[in-house]
Amino acid sequence: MSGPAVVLVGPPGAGKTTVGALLAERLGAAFRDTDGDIAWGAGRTVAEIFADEGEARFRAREREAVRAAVREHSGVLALGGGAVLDAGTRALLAALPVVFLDVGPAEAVRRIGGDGTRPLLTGDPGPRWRGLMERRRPLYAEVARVVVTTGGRTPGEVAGAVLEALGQPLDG
Ligand SMILES: Nc1ncnc2c1ncn2[C@@H]1O[C@H](COP(=O)(O)OP(=O)(O)O)[C@@H](O)[C@H]1O
Ligand SMILES: O=C(O)C1=C[C@@H](OP(=O)(O)O)[C@@H](O)[C@H](O)C1
Ligand SMILES: [Mg+2]
Repeated sequence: MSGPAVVLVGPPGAGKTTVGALLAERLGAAFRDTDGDIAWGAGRTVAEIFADEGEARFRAREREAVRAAVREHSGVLALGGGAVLDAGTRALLAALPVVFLDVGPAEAVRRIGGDGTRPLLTGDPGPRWRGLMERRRPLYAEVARVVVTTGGRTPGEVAGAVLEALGQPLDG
């Protein structure tokens, strides 16, 4: 198997899960999301895994989930926002058609602000989101072939932009 047709990376609220499902529908391909795989495998939500086992164990589960999905899945794959923190995962992504879905802090927080499902963004999501993004932006840029901005675009428009952008080289 040659790996996923598209891999979506980016911060929480970029729309990886939402746009990934839409993209898969448009391509007539299957959709897989590593957060969904991890929750299914553990029989618990991502928030419960963070609470019960801590972030380090979640990251270990995530590392394995990415490896399994890259090995097994040929459709559209959405990763969790922190998957790129792992150097081995970044190396694995180097050979794949990875798209960085970008979003600004105000819009990301508007999208996910009231959503309690992301344990790293509970409390005051704005500063927390900006802190995550400051560390991760270079990592998203490192693994991605193309960057697609999502601000002011509907999920359907973003899916269209991803398909268009995949035909073009990453230039920044
Ligand atoms: N382009 C968009 N415009 C407006 N809202 C969006 C867009 N993409 C996603 N959303 C909404 O933002 C929230 C987070 O989307 P999600 O797909 O879970 O992001 P991610 O998986 O990147 O964290 C959801 O409520 C989703 O409906
Ligand atoms: O950014 C992160 O570290 C995380 C992002 C979440 O996925 P989304 O990016 O799909 O929200 C999920 O994996 C977990 O809450 C940790
Ligand atoms: Mg998601």
